[in-house]
Amino acid sequence: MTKYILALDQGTTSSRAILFNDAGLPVATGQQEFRQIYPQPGWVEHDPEEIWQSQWQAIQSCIKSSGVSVDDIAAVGITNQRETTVVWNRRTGQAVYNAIVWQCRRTAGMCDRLREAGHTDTVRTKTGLVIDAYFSGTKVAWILDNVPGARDLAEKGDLIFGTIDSWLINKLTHQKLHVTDYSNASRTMIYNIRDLNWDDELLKMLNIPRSMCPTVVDSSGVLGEVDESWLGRSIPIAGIAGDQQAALFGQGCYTPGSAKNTYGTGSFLLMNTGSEPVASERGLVTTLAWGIDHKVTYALEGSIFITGAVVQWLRDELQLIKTAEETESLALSVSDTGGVYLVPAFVGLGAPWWDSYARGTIVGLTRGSNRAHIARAALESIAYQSRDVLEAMRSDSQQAVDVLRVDGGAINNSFLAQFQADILGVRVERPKVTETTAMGAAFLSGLAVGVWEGFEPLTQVWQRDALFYPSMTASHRDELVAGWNRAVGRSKSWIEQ
Ligand SMILES: Nc1ncnc2c1ncn2[C@@H]1O[C@H](COP(=O)(O)OP(=O)(O)O)[C@@H](O)[C@H]1O
Ligand SMILES: O=P(O)(O)OC[C@H](O)CO
Repeated sequence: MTKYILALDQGTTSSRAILFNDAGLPVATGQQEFRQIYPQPGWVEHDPEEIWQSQWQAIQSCIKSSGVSVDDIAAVGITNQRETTVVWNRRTGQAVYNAIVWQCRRTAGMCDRLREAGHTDTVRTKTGLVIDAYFSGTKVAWILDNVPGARDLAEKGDLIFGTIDSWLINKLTHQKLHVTDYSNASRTMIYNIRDLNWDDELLKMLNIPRSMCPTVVDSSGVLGEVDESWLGRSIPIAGIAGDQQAALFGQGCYTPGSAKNTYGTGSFLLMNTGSEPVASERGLVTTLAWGIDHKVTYALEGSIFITGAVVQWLRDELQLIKTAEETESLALSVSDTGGVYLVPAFVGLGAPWWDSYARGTIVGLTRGSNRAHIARAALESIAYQSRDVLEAMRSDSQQAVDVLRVDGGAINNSFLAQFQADILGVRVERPKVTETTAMGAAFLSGLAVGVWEGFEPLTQVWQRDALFYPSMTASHRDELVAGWNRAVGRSKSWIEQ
């Protein structure tokens, strides 16, 4: 009898539920979007109750459309947008403020002050991260500092914080559990990725009571149960991972040196570095990929804030295109960008530059520049930014990287995939099942309940859709990259501090 795994993929713009069979293939999906809340320029919030409601809707529609009986669901796996932070009351389960989203820049000033106070090296050594508003720690501190009464409640032990995995599990277990996994904990800036513990010095630095922190559990392992009131029977929750680490797992990157890049709103390039953390000298972060049987695997990560979103910008703000797909034929309608470069630093630049004050720019325009050149420059910017990260990764890890596994909505664009291979000088490999994030959560969970025994059967599940070979000459690549570097230089430090 086929056993199924229900993967919950709680993303930045929508909540999804995907049912996988025991061959590791998706059989049904439910999806629900929810509101993006922008209270001020640069601020991004989600309503935590809406996140939960959209996830619950997605679960119900997925199960209904599958025709599968709840009795045949062996386990639930959870994967989530990372860093996004909720603070809620331990007793009532009520959030005290909206979720502060990973993209939100409201704590950039707080981060400047932490850097000025000399905390950079401590944070890097202990957490593997750079001090940035992206990570959860300063978001928790902001809520405690700004929501009336929050600090008192937190100090009494009544308030707890969590990333979205914690929040969903708290809901699914009717507040019985306050947990997260290693991969999510490593994105908070208060978790020590060497000692594998919440770090008192960092908690003090941000003035966050330790009692607010969730218990950290394995990414693969039964940690609790979905309460029977939700689906009519209790189901083990057996896997958790942040979405990018889950995608690394779903892409079969189980060995050191294997890497994947996901092209969604932003892009996240992760490389498995094995059982020891590799420190970055080049603006990447060191992070926990997953923990299984209390043994952790580390990764190097380059987080790029805007990639696929530049295509949305062409569509929604410039109205140069009607659909994202159109960019492919538009880009191919010209032989090059005619010297145009677009740097989509709309919310500053993430890895490897970490410049909150950079802003977007288009350079090299001439009287002959047209929408095809701009569309092509936008797609190329996605590939250049990924190159900046992969170059840093090669240097930090001393790994050659001759193939990059790719996923996410934007890499369905074959012009982009080919240009990516060309500009990296490596093969780019796109899988048949591109739901790698949900797949990773399903695998982690299925491993824990014995649907799969070890990694070997999982490597059989991964199948290639297309392989893109680099075909550009090194001299042409160098010439293009030199132009890109000059364009990035123009966008850096644009906002005056
Ligand atoms: N064919 C395409 N060409 C270029 N960009 C695309 C294409 N299809 C989708 N995108 C971009 O990819 C992103 C959607 O990818 P997805 O993986 O669903 O993102 P997320 O999970 O971050 O919401 C959008 O930003 C969209 O503009
Ligand atoms: O929800 P996504 O797919 O845009 O992923 C967001 C990342 O986890 C942020 O670090």
